[in-house]
Order: sequence, then C-alpha cells, then structure tokens
Amino acid sequence: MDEPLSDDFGREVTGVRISLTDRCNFDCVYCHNEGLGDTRGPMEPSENEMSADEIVRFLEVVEGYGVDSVKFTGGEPMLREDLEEIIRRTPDSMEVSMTTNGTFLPGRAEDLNAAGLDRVNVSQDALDPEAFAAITESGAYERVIEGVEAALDAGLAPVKLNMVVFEHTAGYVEGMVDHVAKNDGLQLQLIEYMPELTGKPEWNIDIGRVHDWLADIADRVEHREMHDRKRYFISDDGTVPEVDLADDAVDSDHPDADGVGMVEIVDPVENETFCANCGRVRVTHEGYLKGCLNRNDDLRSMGEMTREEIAETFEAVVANRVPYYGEYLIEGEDGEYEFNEKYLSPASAAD
Ligand SMILES: Nc1nc2c(ncn2[C@@H]2O[C@H](COP(=O)(O)OP(=O)(O)OP(=O)(O)O)[C@@H](O)[C@H]2O)c(=O)[nH]1
Ligand SMILES: C[S@@+](CC[C@H](N)C(=O)[O-])C[C@H]1O[C@@H](n2cnc3c(N)ncnc32)[C@H](O)[C@@H]1O
Ligand code: SF4
Ligand code: SF4
Repeated sequence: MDEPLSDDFGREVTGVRISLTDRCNFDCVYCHNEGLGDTRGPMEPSENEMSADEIVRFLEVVEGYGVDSVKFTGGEPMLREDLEEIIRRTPDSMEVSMTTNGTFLPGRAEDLNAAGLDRVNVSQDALDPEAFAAITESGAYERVIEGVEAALDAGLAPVKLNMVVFEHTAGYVEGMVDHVAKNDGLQLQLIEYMPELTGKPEWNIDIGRVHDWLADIADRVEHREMHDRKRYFISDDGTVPEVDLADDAVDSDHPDADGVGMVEIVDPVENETFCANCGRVRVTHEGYLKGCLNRNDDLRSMGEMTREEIAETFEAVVANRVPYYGEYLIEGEDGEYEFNEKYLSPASAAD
C-alpha cells in the first residue's frame, strides 16, 4: 500500500468525498450542498458534471496515494443513472459509501450492492411525515422509509440515518435514538447544524447538551479516528429518559450488536479538534478539488487533465490544506472566530 500524503498540519489524506451532481429532488431548508450553494434547478444531467470516466480516472490516480475510501454524495447522487457503473469501476482497494436522501433506493439497492457499494447513509430528520415534509419540502417520507428497508434487505447494513440537529428537529432526537436502539442494522449520525454556508445561525442548537444527554444514557462511549467523533452505544432497555433538547434553543468497524444502537455526533462547528483530525479531500460535481467543505477559495480544476496532471493537482491541494477552525479561522480575544489574515488573498476576501 502506498503511503498517504500528509498536509503541513500532519493530517494524512486517506479518503475522498465526491459530489456526483448538484441536482436534487428535495429542497431541504438547511442544505449546504457540500459547500456549493443551491440545489434547486433543472433535474436533467448537466454537461458540467464529471463523467464516469473522469471520476474513475481520478480514483485510480489517488489510489496510488494510499487513498482507501470514497464517499459519493451530492446533491442527490442517485440521480446519476451511471452510479452503478461508477461504483463498479471504483478501485477494489477502496471502501465505497454513499450519502443519499434514500428515495431512489427501492429497486436499486441490490444493484448498488452488487456493483460494490459497501454501505449507505440515508438522511432522515424525523420519524414523523409532517415534520419530515416541513424540513425537506418534500412529501416523500414513506419513500425514504422504504429506501432504508431496501438498503437493509440488500445487505447494506449498517445503514446510518443522518439527522441534522437544529431548531426544527431537536424535538425528534430522543425518538430517533430510541428508533436505532430498537432496530438492528441502523445507526444514527446526529449532525450539528452548520450555519457557515447557509446562514440562519438562529436555528442552532447547543450540541453540547446532546452530548451530555447521550453520555448519561450510554453504556459505552468511543472516539472515532476520523474527526475524533464521539460514538455512544445505547441499549434498548427502555431507559431512554424524557428530555427537551430544544428548551433553550439558541468506524463502520463497529457494527451494532442486537439491542444496542450506535449514535455518532458530527459536530464540526468551531471545533478545532474535529478539523485537526480531518483527512478527506473533496471533489465537486464539476471536477474541482477542494481541501475543505467550508472553503471555496482553494478550488483547483482537474479539467481535461492527464493522469500525471491530476496527480500534481492532488498533491498541490493536499499541500494547501489547512484546518478550518484553529488555522484558517482563529479565535479572537472576544471568543469569536475571525479570518486568519495570512489566508486572506484579495480573491478570497471578496467571497
Ligand atoms: N465541516 C465538516 N462537516 C462534515 C465533514 N464530514 C461530514 N460533515 C458533515 O456531516 C454530514 C454528513 O456526512 P456524510 O456524508 O453522511 O458522511 P460522513 O459522516 O462524513 O462519513 P461516514 O460517517 O464515514 O459515513 C456532511 O454533509 C456534513 O454536513 C467534514 O469533514 N467537515
Ligand atoms: C448535502 S447532502 C447530499 C446527499 C443527499 N442528498 C442527502 O441528503 O443525504 C449530505 C448531508 O449533508 C447534510 N447537511 C446538509 N446541509 C447541512 C447543514 N447546513 N448542516 C449540517 N448538515 C447538513 C444533510 O443532512 C445530509 O445528511
Ligand atoms: S436531499 Fe440532500 S442535497 Fe437534497 S436538499 Fe436535502 S440535504 Fe440537500
Ligand atoms: S477542515 Fe474543513 S472539511 Fe475538515 S473538518 Fe474542518 S471544516 Fe470540515
């Protein structure tokens, strides 16, 4: 195995995260679209989207740099009709996962598994169709539930349910934790609402309160290497206490055992430890490499490049990566994060 590249902050890059499209059949009120803005627009494939050949060429190049996992995301990655082909042609040495809104999994999950998909994350912000519709601006709740079932039936377990924790969903956290504790094959990923790219900081919930509550009810707590994320293991013994988290609104290596649900918290906002343990390079649907979700001033196009040029571009992107919180943004005396002047070029200052 080739040695992974490291950036100047000692962070090894072992994974890539590829946005296959910025199109989507949902219109979630919180969507950051992987840092690129609006997903609304025509649903037809755009000529700007990377082709299957371009995606596979990139993956074959970075395999040579020790990259051993790829996440396909979007927009909605399942809008790509050539998704099975892309997965089938992904290098065998890579773990392949996908994050989806789940609506297209029924009827397709088995083919994806057969093509080489190892696991899937499905966004499900509530267990209640009305709340779900209000958040996603879509009435496809039943379809998402069928999608989760289809993924489990196809052997894509564990299926991670992604739930963004913000003002609209805080009241459903307890129910979702209970749901994954009671249902084998499901895990829960509670994602801190990120206002950086979407605005609306008033929707924030103090994620620390969710950590405290889970720490109280968990049998066991682990730290995942990626981002130093905390994982709480919760038993299905009916002891989940009542709690109102909204009252002051302001490694797949561990398959869940029977009767125990795994809940992972993704809390990147103003979290220097999270950024210090970040080892993934992103690729936009148009084929730009991106060192950090929250930045768009470090994009480098792969355009019509040869393998050698892609390799050079990948090396340059890794060399240019900096932790977002703690380096690109630094904490001022008043406790607020502000831009580190050394990264403020005239171009990025205008963003
Ligand atoms: N700021 C930031 N947010 C992230 C990062 N990784 C994940 N997130 C947030 O978590 C959301 C869900 O991530 P997923 O695509 O489901 O997958 P993941 O949690 O990164 O990966 P796995 O747990 O390995 O499946 C992302 O869309 C982001 O909102 C990261 O590196 N930085
Ligand atoms: C951008 S979506 C793309 C994949 C797919 N369409 C889906 O919804 O799963 C990837 C993940 O980002 C999460 N997400 C989107 N906007 C967010 C925000 N502002 N804060 C935190 N997570 C967000 C979504 O909940 C979803 O789990
Ligand atoms: S389904 Fe995913 S990409 Fe589509 S709007 Fe919702 S979070 Fe964004
Ligand atoms: S450096 Fe950027 S991509 Fe990595 S964890 Fe921090 S905000 Fe996310």
